[in-house]
This record gives sequence, C-alpha cells and structure tokens, in this order.
Amino acid sequence: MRRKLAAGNWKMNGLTTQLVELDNILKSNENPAVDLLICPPATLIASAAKHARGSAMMIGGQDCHVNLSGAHTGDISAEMLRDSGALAVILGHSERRQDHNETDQIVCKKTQTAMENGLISVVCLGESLEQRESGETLQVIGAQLAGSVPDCATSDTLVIAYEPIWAIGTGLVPSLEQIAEVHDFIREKLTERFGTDMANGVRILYGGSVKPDNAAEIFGVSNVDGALVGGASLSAQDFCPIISALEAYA
Ligand SMILES: O=C[C@H](O)COP(=O)(O)O
Repeated sequence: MRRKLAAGNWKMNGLTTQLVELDNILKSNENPAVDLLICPPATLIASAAKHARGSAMMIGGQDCHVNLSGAHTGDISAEMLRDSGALAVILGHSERRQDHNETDQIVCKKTQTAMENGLISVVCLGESLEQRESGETLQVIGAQLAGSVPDCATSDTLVIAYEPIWAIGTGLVPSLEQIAEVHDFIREKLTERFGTDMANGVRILYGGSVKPDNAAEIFGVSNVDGALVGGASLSAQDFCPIISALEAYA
C-alpha cells in the first residue's frame, strides 16, 4: 500500500517570515495520516528543517547539481541538501527544464546523484498545451519518464509528479479522465521497466493548480497518490485543507 504524499513547492517564494506557515501547517497536522514534504527555496532549507525536526514533515530542495562539489557557482549539491536537513529534492520541474535548459539526460544524472546520496527524488514530467492539443501527451510523458529516471531508482527513492505545464499556476486543470489516463500510463511504463513490485510502490503525484476546492476530486482519481502543490502550499490556510482531502484516501 503506497502512503499518500502531500508535497509543497514554494518555488522562488519566501523570506524567513514565511517559516511561520510551516509552524501553522505542523500545528494542524501533529499526526497526519499522509506523508508531508515542503520544498522551500535553498536559503530556507536549514531553518525549515529545524522547524520541522521531530515532526512528520520532511523538508526538501528544488534542485541539485549532477556533481557533489566543485567549481559550479550558484549551484547546490545533493550532499549539501542532506547536510542542511533535506530528505528529498524536486528534479526536472518544467520551470527548470525551461529556464535552465535541463534535458532528460541532465535530470536523469541529477536524480541518480540525489538517490545515491540518500535523497528521495520527486521527478517531474509534463506536456505543453501544444503537445496536449496535438495528441502527443502520452508520447511526451513516456519519453520524459524513460529519459529522466535512472536505473538505480527504487520505490523508496522515486516519486513521480505529473504536472501538465499548461496547468501550472493557471487555474486550469485537466479533466479527471485526462489525469487518470496519464497516471495509469506512468504506472504501466514503470511496471514494464522495473517490474510490478517496484512500480506498485512508487508514488505518482499530480501537480498543477491544485487548490482546496478541487483537491478531493483529484485525489479520487486512479493512481493519484498525492499532489505537488505550488501556490496553495504557501499558506497553511490553503495547504491544510488539501492535506485533509488527501487523508480521506489514506
Ligand atoms: O510544483 C508545483 C507545480 O508547479 C504546481 O504549481 P501550482 O500549484 O501553483 O499550479
């Protein structure tokens, strides 16, 4: 049985004052029936990890470098994330694929490094609106999945997030049938490559405009094991109802 996961991606948002929201989320979720993960900007990881210590909440990064150290100005390594208290990392988010030209090959190398250094990797996949409208969604998702996930992945270290690019921050959400089609497809492809036992243990999250008012119906969809939430994870007021909606399926 896969344990559900409610994950928040704060993206490039949040000064130290934002950490009060972590406390608010934790106050309302002392003993959650689902796993919790918050990925703040790198500047807040160490303090967030202190706030979350002893709680059910994991703290994660939003990216890591392929290498563990060296002359890579501005980058952060998997080892540094671990050292700061992070237990997970988001990799291959569409914003990084776009803003930093990250290819599947780069995402795959980063994911391997993250896994080898003990980080749960939340690998993001998603099609553009143009690809969706031209009927290429499954082909795109299949190629990203094959190219971005390393052979060393296990059900403990790999989480997949399906995030249609056109649904991120737009208020647009695919139909429940469209979400089910992609999530079922991802499970099928994982099974073909890694076998049933491993594939059945991997959590597949949906991401893209998840809000308190649509979370429950999305969580009822086949093979949806939780959410990767952007905007609505920035406030406990919005994120807590999403956690509660997920707990109903735990
Ligand atoms: O990583 C999170 C996603 O990009 C979703 O962002 P959003 O919930 O603001 O649409």
